[in-house]
Amino acid sequence: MKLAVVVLISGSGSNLQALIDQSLHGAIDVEIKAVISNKSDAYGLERAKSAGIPAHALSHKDFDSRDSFDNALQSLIDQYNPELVVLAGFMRILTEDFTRHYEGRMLNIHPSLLPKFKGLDTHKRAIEANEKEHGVSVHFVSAELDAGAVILQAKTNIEANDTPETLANKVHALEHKIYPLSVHWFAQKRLTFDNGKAFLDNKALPTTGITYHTDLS
Ligand SMILES: Nc1nc2c(c(=O)[nH]1)N[C@@H](CN(C=O)c1ccc(C(=O)N[C@@H](CCC(=O)O)C(=O)O)cc1)CN2
Ligand SMILES: NCC(=O)N[C@@H]1O[C@H](COP(=O)([O-])[O-])[C@@H](O)[C@H]1O
Repeated sequence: MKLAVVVLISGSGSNLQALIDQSLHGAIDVEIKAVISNKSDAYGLERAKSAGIPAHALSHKDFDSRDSFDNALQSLIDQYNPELVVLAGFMRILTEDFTRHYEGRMLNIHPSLLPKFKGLDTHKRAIEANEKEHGVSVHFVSAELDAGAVILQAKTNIEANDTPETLANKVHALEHKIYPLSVHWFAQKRLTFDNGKAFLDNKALPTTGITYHTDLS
């Protein structure tokens, strides 16, 4: 039985495309039931339509509060009755009530080696901080921003000639590997959540998750 997933986006949707491709090829046991974007011009909506997946634009600008937007978003998501909600470049901070509703069944991918560089503009900040390495983290979503239990991380070196754009490209390549893997582990019931902690095969994960290497199954 494939895991029913709803994916939230705000932009290009390359992570969404990685999930679509790997689910269509049977590499991950998921069925993407719907894609929802808070930006009506998100290219990821076109990716969903091309894959025959219901695509919805729900603009936060049409609501007078974060709570009212989140309530509408939750109602739309729950029409599809997902087992997992996947944030894939979704650029809105979610309310505590919303994150509690999906606690333990909502993932996010963040372009930094958490707990470093929470928030926005992570590639630029890592370069400006003269970091030698950077990367990406997949984590369960909690009310506190970018502070949920980390599942998987992948790293890349920052070279002297790297720009935020070149670094983003390197990180994207890592994202497209570790996000589908994380979702697949959840679909297999290998990845679980309990009382704020992440577990793989019933073993608690370290606070920075597992470092991704190609030999991970
Ligand atoms: N309660 C939570 N909400 C969200 C989380 C989370 O962990 N807890 N993860 C984020 C994703 N994210 C980083 O990975 C992130 C997204 C958006 C922002 C942000 O500052 N958004 C601004 C608007 C920015 C914009 O529109 O460009 C805002 O919401 O006011 C920070 C981090 C998803 N939500
Ligand atoms: N704070 C959240 C955040 O910055 N997420 C980042 O947005 C990009 C979305 O790319 P995509 O639309 O091509 O998947 C990804 O790099 C993801 O890590």
